[in-house]
Amino acid sequence: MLKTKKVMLLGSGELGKEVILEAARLGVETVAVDRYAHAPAMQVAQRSYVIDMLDAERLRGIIEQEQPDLIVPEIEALATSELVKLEEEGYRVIPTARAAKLTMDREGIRRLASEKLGLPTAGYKFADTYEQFVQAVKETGFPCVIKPLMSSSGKGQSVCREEKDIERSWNIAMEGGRVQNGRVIIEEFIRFQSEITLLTVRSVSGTSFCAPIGHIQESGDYIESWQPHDMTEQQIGEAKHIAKTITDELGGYGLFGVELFLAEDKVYFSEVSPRPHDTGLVTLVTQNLSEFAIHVRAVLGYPIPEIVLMTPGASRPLKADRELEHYRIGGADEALSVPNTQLRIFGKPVTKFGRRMAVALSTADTVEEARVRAKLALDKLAVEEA
Ligand SMILES: Nc1ncnc2c1ncn2[C@@H]1O[C@H](COP(=O)(O)OP(=O)(O)OP(=O)(O)O)[C@@H](O)[C@H]1O
Ligand SMILES: NCC(=O)N[C@@H]1O[C@H](COP(=O)([O-])[O-])[C@@H](O)[C@H]1O
Ligand SMILES: [Mg+2]
Repeated sequence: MLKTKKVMLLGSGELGKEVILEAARLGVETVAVDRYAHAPAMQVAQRSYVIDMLDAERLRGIIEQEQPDLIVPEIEALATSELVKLEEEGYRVIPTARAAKLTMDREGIRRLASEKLGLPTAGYKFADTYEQFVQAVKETGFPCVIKPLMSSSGKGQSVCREEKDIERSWNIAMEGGRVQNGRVIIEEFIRFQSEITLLTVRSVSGTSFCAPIGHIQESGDYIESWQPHDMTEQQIGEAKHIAKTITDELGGYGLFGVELFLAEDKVYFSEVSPRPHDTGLVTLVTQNLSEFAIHVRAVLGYPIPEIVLMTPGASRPLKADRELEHYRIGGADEALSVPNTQLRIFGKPVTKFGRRMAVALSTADTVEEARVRAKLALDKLAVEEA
């Protein structure tokens, strides 16, 4: 029988599904965990568990039962204080339990980046009550961006453009946060020219970077990404400096998605995921090693001598426009007739409004052409009632 490492993935969405597939390719034993049954990564893992991952006792329970060699967070909403304790007891958390804890809430990572490391960020304030919130919005000025402290993919996020939006923004944040503790961040609105994800990896081979990924977001969630993104030497230098500084501080082995805003005068740090990034799905078709393969290699302690961008590429996620218990993804045959195009259909058990269900991935000789192809493919796809 093969003696191998056991990886436990905490969060089992579309990103985790690719992580599990890469781990399986290297003969690793895989266990997937999430808050709901039949999650994408569970469909390809060897075993799975459905638990409330914010419940410290339940989380510890399955970790002690399974004794994984590596605990790999896939979402931010976890009982991260318990992960810190488990790490002290000898478990390995990727990249580190502190990184998982700091990036779980926007306050931890923002204060670290801005106040400790001196990285350029949008101005920000925090509020716990509606009164504090109104005051903070007025001090920040319009427009400003409101987000719950713990949320992702734009959930609970809104742009507050004028006085009459204030109450609406507060209500959106209260409904969209993963934990209802009421605290929100109020951010200065940055008028950036473009935004990128700089995938950064820390491994036994040191720190390396993927080619920058440009993306467009709508309501805080990504609707298109492409690689490479055109940047000046100066911007690349600033971006790498920010990415190296924040990932060195977080430490450990693994891939990080460093989100940056490119404005006329400078590059701003926005946030960082200590794990593969949704906009990085494009690397499934562009690089010699996808962001998922890189993450798995790094966390297993294997070398990553070279990351090569093989071709320009683009990605377009398919989002559901309504809630369905029984659905199918229509149009795959037509989408796949677009040249150099692939699909990933995630297999989520049900749809919800705005939920990402699949992604179209295209390559071409130029980024422009790849973006056209991915759009063509996406336009053929539809979430249909089954
Ligand atoms: N201060 C800001 N100024 C201008 N735009 C912003 C600002 N903050 C966020 N945005 C826009 O909203 C998007 C989502 O914000 P952010 O990354 O903080 O949310 P998120 O919910 O953590 O998303 P994800 O989990 O997908 O990374 C950003 O990529 C950017 O397009
Ligand atoms: N921006 C973070 C991100 O893209 N995370 C990805 O979305 C899943 C949750 O999707 P769901 O809300 O549809 O269950 C997560 O499990 C992860 O794969
Ligand atoms: Mg983000």
